[in-house]
Amino acid sequence: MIAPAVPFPVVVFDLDGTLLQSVPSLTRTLNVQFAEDGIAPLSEAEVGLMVGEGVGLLVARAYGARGIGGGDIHDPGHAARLARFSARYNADPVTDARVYPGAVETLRALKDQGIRLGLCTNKPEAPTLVLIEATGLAPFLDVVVGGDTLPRRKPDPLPLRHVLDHLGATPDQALYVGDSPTDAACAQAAGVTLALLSHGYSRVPVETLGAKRVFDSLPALARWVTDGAGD
Ligand SMILES: O=C(O)COP(=O)(O)O
Ligand SMILES: [Mg+2]
Repeated sequence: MIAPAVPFPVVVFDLDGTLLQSVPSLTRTLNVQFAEDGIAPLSEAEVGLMVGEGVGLLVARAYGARGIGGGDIHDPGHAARLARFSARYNADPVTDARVYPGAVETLRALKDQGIRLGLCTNKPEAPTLVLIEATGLAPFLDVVVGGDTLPRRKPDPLPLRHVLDHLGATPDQALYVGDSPTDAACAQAAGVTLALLSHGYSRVPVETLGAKRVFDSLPALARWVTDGAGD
């Protein structure tokens, strides 16, 4: 059932940079592999600019920043580098990963209004499921789609449309909450209203991405939605 009295009966969240501070764990995992390869480590600031379009591009860009593989997922050595990264990250995505302040309370506040919640991330499904359990987000999420759940990922509208279909919602009934140009393009292609968090990992200023609203914290977003999502 769709709750009729709230402006957005369905709210769908991105994960990395929106609900979850994942760059510390991604950076640590990359740098362990870089040390094995004799490559100088990357900073969290550098890795933050590489997140949001899936793990394949993250690994390609990370090596590309050190002159290996040209940032290209079609480079002959890429598949092996990605497999090593995924094996290590998927074995422990949780250490050093933290939710942003108020994340659990935000999901609870929206649920308490009868709003149904979804997750639409480009992070692969396996570590996503581990992370949402470990951080206490899982009980609030009615549907979860990862970057490898479906044949196409964001910015393609398919994963967001899949979430809405699963919840029985039309695009105009939903709000998508993200942090990056990938999220903005996905929401626009799906015809879904967009809100952005400025605390995440966008390569461009979030104010330029066409969101209905930009928030600096999850509690601010929650207040806006539960107060009626006015202008
Ligand atoms: O790029 C990723 O792997 C994850 O990014 P997202 O959760 O922001 O979609
Ligand atoms: Mg993100």
